[in-house]
Amino acid sequence: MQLLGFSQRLAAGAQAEALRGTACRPQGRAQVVVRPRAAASVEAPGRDIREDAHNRANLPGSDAFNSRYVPFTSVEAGTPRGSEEQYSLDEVLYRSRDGGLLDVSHDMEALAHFDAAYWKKLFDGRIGTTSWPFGSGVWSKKEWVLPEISSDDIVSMFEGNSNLFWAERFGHELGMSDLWVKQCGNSHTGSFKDLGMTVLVSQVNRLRKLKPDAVQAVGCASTGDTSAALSAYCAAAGIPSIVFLPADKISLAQLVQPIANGALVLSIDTDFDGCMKLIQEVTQSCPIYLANSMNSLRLEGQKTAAIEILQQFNWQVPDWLIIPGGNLGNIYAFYKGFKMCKDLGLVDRLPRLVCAQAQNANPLYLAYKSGYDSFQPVKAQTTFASAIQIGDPVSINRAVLALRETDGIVEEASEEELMDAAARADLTGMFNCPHTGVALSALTKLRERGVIAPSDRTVVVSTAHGLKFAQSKVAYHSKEIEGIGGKYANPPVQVKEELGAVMDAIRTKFNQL
Ligand SMILES: Cc1ncc(COP(=O)(O)O)c(C=O)c1O
Ligand SMILES: N[C@@H](CCOP(=O)(O)O)C(=O)O
Repeated sequence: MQLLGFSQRLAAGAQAEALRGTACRPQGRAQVVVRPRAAASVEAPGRDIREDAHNRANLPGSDAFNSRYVPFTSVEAGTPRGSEEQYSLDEVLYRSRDGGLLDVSHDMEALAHFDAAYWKKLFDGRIGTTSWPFGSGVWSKKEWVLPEISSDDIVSMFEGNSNLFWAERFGHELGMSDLWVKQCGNSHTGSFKDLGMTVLVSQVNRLRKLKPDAVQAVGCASTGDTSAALSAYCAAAGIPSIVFLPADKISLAQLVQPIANGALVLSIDTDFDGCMKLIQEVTQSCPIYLANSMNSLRLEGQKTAAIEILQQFNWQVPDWLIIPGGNLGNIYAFYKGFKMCKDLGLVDRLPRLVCAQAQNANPLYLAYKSGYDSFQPVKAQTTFASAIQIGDPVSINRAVLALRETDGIVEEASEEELMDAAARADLTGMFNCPHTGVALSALTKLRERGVIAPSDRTVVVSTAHGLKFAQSKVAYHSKEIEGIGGKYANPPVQVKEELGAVMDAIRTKFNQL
């Protein structure tokens, strides 16, 4: 085995994996998990998928890549691996010596031993399989995410692989031919947070085995989606979770998620920024692991959505990507995913990124307008886009880097604009959350101003499922919201149990009948 060269070891491992992936897949039924059998062998089809992964872990090539924490300032300087300050991912820490954020840095040299064709084939070949853990959209890119974790420690719900919706009718209304919506909300807990949480909770699972006293529970501050994902993944792994929620500022559907999953739910009389400060203090003073995107592990999972989009376009780069921003981790995660693909030669350019903020919580927009000269946190006001009601985003520097490097733009949307944009697009078959409404409103403005051209390939990132925000949609369609006309409202018509009344209602709507 020692005689094999680096490349050969990797290729041997990947080839063996590919063979087993084929054997494991039940004929004609995608996404069906193979049930455990008593005895597992490497060759036998139909064995337990975890055991299969365990066997594979001992094959050549499984130890070739590594990643570590570096200060984010070294990423800004373009020298992440040159930094003398580096930490193992098995350490519990969230900030560098200078108090700045950390970043997960990969051994790009080792990854570059394999050409673009190799990576494309490997990633594409794993889509939709039941091979543990590669059936997950996140773990199908394991070598680029968390290469050193054992597959045994991974906590996954086969997240990711979300659909890319061709917004044909909505695009047509905006005079566009190539508009797409990446449906990250079509996920286990109904938001993109699952992508990051599978990585973070998997690493916690590993840490708890390595250092039993280091992590007693995992905690986060949340506007409702991070808490839902954290509590679900922790419940799946049997790890205690604690969530800090701003009282009365999240939707009912979001609130019930951590309750159902058995988390300790603290409803705190403050806003998200207040919760974020508290959770940082708590996680510094006791063995509770921080699960917000300040923890750079989360972004390693979230970045796979960018790679997935490229796969979905057969490795062609869209011209624009529009994303709603709050704590601002996700825009950096997207940038990082695209950048890794470019650096490793899978694509030749980056898309232009647009960050869309609610006008009522727009600190990044204000900084953008000042040429990023200065950043001032704001007191976030109430917005229907409640998950991005954040005035002091933790990842401000990460977002600015992502936007600068991609010739990016920041837009904002008023409450009426975001609700109208969501409702208008819903009329073409979507079911948008208000945050996606913010991004759709930004798209509409940039299209109207001619910044986005008719044939530009544009992807709007839908970050949560609309069903999590049904209350605000009901209010919109009932025309109950003060100051919002409800231009696209479609309220139900009350009708008596009488054929004549029913026919009248139908004729009123379709007068040609
Ligand atoms: C539904 C939804 N959309 C968008 C965002 C913004 O993501 P980020 O905080 O990474 O900017 C969040 C969370 O903040 C969210 O929950
Ligand atoms: N929208 C988020 C806010 C916290 O963001 P995070 O990505 O830093 O955890 C939420 O749902 O809580």
